[in-house]
Amino acid sequence: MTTSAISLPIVDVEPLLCGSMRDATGAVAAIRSACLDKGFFYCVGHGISADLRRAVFQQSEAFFSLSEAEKLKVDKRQSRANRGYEMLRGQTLEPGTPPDLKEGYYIGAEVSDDDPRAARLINVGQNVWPEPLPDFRAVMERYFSEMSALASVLLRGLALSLDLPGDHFSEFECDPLATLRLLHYPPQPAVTAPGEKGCGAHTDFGGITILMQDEIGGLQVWDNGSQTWIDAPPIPNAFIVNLGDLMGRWTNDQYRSTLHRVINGSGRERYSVPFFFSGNHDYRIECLPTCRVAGEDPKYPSTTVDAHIRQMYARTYA
Ligand SMILES: O=C(O)CCC(=O)C(=O)O
Ligand SMILES: [Fe+2]
Repeated sequence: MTTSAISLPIVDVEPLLCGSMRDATGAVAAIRSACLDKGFFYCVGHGISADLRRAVFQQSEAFFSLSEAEKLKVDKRQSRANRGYEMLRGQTLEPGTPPDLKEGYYIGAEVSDDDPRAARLINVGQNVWPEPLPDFRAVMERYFSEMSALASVLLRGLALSLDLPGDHFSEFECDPLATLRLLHYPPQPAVTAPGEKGCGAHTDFGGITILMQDEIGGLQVWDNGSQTWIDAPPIPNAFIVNLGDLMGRWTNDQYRSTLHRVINGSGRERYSVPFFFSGNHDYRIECLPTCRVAGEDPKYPSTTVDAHIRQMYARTYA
């Protein structure tokens, strides 16, 4: 059973933007309340232009409309850094179910494949770009850079919401692992394999995710209270922000990375663009001092960003 009224909070982050004259107390409190609940909220007041958002969708649709042969020229299996095209059913996010009914495209920070970091760290290296689309690279690079800046704004809000200094995550943000992922979901077939979904139920792996979805809908978020899936329908001009597993580890699960999934039952094509901000590869993730009451043990052993992300990739690309 699902409910379709908008049941995730809407947070105006404009007071947290650099140069804003508004008091951020309300925004920080709203972030805290959303994160104590499902760790999912709509984000408005983000300052990312509608033109840029539209251009990203246009380029994404143009890419996925290319022939299979053309898309396979930038097959991510040829990349050492997991960049480029991922075929339909290339990932299984929900164990025990059929592979996801989505195809994707991965973009990250540009680092030479000869850089020593590329050999040592997961998903570090060169991007690949589709030759037939002359504007694709510039649009994606611009969007990647604006998403990185927005992630930084959100991390400041998150730090303040945890009674930490606003710059608490600055070392985490340094030379970060961040992934822009273009997704295309064909309509779910009328007769479908049992358990087949656009995107199987999962929590995100990193720190925070900033999701742009088109007008089709299909994203659902697990509500532990009612033990049901609730719809997270698109709201014009709003991103969906959700917390990844690292936030749960940092906060001893006070802040949640909540299960979500996509079922495209619309009969139409669906496009979405998540941006995953996972932070510095070598950053050590352990329970924050402000998130543990006296005598309480950390629920998770200490790990690094790189080790955690590696483990999650191994699990979903088995
Ligand atoms: O397409 C969506 O709306 C969500 C995608 C997602 O959850 C993911 O890629 O982790
Ligand atoms: Fe996700």
